[in-house]
Amino acid sequence: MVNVSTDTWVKAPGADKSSHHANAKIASNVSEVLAKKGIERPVIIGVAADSGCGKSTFLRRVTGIFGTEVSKTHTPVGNFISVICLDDYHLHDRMGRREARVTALDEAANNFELMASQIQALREGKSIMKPIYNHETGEIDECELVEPNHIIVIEGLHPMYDTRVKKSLDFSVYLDLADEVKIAWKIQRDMAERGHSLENILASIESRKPDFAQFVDPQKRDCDVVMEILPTRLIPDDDEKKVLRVRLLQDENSENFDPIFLYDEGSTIDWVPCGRKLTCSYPGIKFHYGPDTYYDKEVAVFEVDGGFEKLDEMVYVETHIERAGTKFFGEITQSLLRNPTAPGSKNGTGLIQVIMAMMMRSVYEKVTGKPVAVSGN
Ligand SMILES: Nc1ncnc2c1ncn2[C@@H]1O[C@H](COP(=O)(O)OP(=O)(O)OP(=O)(O)O)[C@@H](O)[C@H]1O
Ligand SMILES: O=C(CO)[C@H](O)[C@H](O)COP(=O)(O)O
Repeated sequence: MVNVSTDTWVKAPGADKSSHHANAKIASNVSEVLAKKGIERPVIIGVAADSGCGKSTFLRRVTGIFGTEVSKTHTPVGNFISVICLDDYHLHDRMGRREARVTALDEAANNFELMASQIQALREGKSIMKPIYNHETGEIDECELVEPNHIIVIEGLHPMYDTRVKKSLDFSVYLDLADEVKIAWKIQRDMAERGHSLENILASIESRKPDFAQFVDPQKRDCDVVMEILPTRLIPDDDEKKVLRVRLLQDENSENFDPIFLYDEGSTIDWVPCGRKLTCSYPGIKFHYGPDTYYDKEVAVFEVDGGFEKLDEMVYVETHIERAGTKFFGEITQSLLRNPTAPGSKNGTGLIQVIMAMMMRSVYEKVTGKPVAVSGN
């Protein structure tokens, strides 16, 4: 990335925590980018999940919906949205973690002070020089320049773990996969694309479980929305884990967004639209909407079990989804039709991902008071 900024720099708080992070900096002035791009203040969104749970896939859909050409740099930057991976704040390189006998999920393996100071700086409109964790080499590379943007997503294992970082967030999302689905997706990716053996994949999932339970999973209790991805209930004893039941749990008392609903807000609705208006083949598709509690919180649940046969017919379902923040009739369907082969496009994962992207847009509009122009690629 070319440094075109005229920022002056100070060492970032937390940079002394690791020799790898010694060059991490924060600009002492507000970036010129703000005025150039007309940014009111960056809106910060956290997306948390374990490794291999579909964060990158989801965020590719989100950046597409914001219609922005995204750079192929380590930190993807579009004209409207940038996506920071919090793995960049790992304290140790891969070898160092092995020596210290910690997993990347452990609090002790991450530089939360640096993360908090840099995310807060971006929120204030300042540029940062941020470390890079290189997943190919397992090493920590030279810092890169990250400038403020309209929306900055921070994704990874811990966006809501540290209270200082959490306070910087305007909207928080947790992707919660049932173990069976997590294993199926991991196997598909790590065997097919990364050449790992089945044994190694299962051993890695098993060895991460205690730290996952202690440091990552609890974040879901206090998020604006949680997307649960579970095995279907439409097929008894389904082994393949290809048909999914996807639940969107929406905090009823969240400050920056209003939950979507099906037909009638506050009612409990089970809906099987298969028939004249929606083509279905086995096992079909079933929707549910209604109130529930989630860790003592009131939530509105929107659930999709099964898949769509013909994506363009989704528009019929869309007409019954209320308060999704769409800009025109059929926007959700059109967005899915733009990427028909992306993972999840024909089931609840894709549909709910698009809904969450629209929520992000609504949060941005609410926080800044500025409408986002309709676009998308
Ligand atoms: N909705 C979906 N339906 C089916 N498969 C999916 C879906 N989303 C993601 N996957 C698959 O799961 C695997 C992991 O997805 P992805 O790389 O997006 O996860 P990640 O959380 O970004 O992982 P990491 O943190 O390890 O980089 C990929 O093989 C992807 O194709
Ligand atoms: O949980 C993870 C989040 O992506 C990774 O395992 C962690 O970042 C370490 O990466 P690597 O295995 O490439 O050293």
